[in-house]
Amino acid sequence: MDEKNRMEDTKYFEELKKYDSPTITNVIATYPEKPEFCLGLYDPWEDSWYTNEETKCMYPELGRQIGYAVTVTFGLPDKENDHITFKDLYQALADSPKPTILCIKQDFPERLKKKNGLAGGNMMTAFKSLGCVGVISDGPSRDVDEVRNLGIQYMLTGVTAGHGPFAIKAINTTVNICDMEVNPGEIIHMDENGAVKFPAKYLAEVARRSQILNQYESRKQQLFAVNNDPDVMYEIKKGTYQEKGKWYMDI
Ligand SMILES: O=C([O-])CC(=O)C(=O)O
Ligand SMILES: [Mg+2]
Repeated sequence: MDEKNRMEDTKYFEELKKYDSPTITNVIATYPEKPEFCLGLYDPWEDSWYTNEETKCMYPELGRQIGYAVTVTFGLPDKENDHITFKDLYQALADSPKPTILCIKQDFPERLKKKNGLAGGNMMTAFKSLGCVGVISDGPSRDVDEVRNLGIQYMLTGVTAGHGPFAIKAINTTVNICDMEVNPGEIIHMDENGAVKFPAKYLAEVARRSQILNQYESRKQQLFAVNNDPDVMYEIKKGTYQEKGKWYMDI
């Protein structure tokens, strides 16, 4: 990606941080019957494009983060076959457009995965130095107190204090993180509601449509806040509410 495109993307990242991840999901796929704002990129129920309830945002106060996905898979060591090192992971982060969101797949037997405090203050400091603004994983990690001060987001299924030996199994392959299937280079937007992904080529459209939807929902909530007649409320919900002949909900 050339410098000009990267600058453009960064502009959209700042814009998309104005909106929460439910707004982004609404624009990506949740309302296919609303083409005014919804791109309809996925089947909202059946495709794997946002995280389920299993992964939780550790630092809601940090707000929204957005970046390019880099993926890594960890598993149990197998000395004969393991050849990928942390240097390869650092290099992948260094080579990716920035900022990055590192998606960590934990490919362990379930019993061990539940007690795998995989990443911590050392790893997260190194990742941050390489341009990473968030880590999302389908398992636990640790050092949440240390990492809090770094200003880098952690999305995890939980927290555990220890771990046993592990090894890197793959870098930049497609991974499934709590029902969000991520390809390297895709955009990930995340906050305390969860994470959602989409292909980078849609950045401008997602930003444009998020603004439309945000205005639409703000207006809808203003009207709901001052109306309590069920008939009127139903008109507001449908987007057919009229005031002085003007269709406020029509976008
Ligand atoms: O043992 C590890 O490498 C995980 C950890 O605590 C850290 O990164 O600080
Ligand atoms: Mg540590």
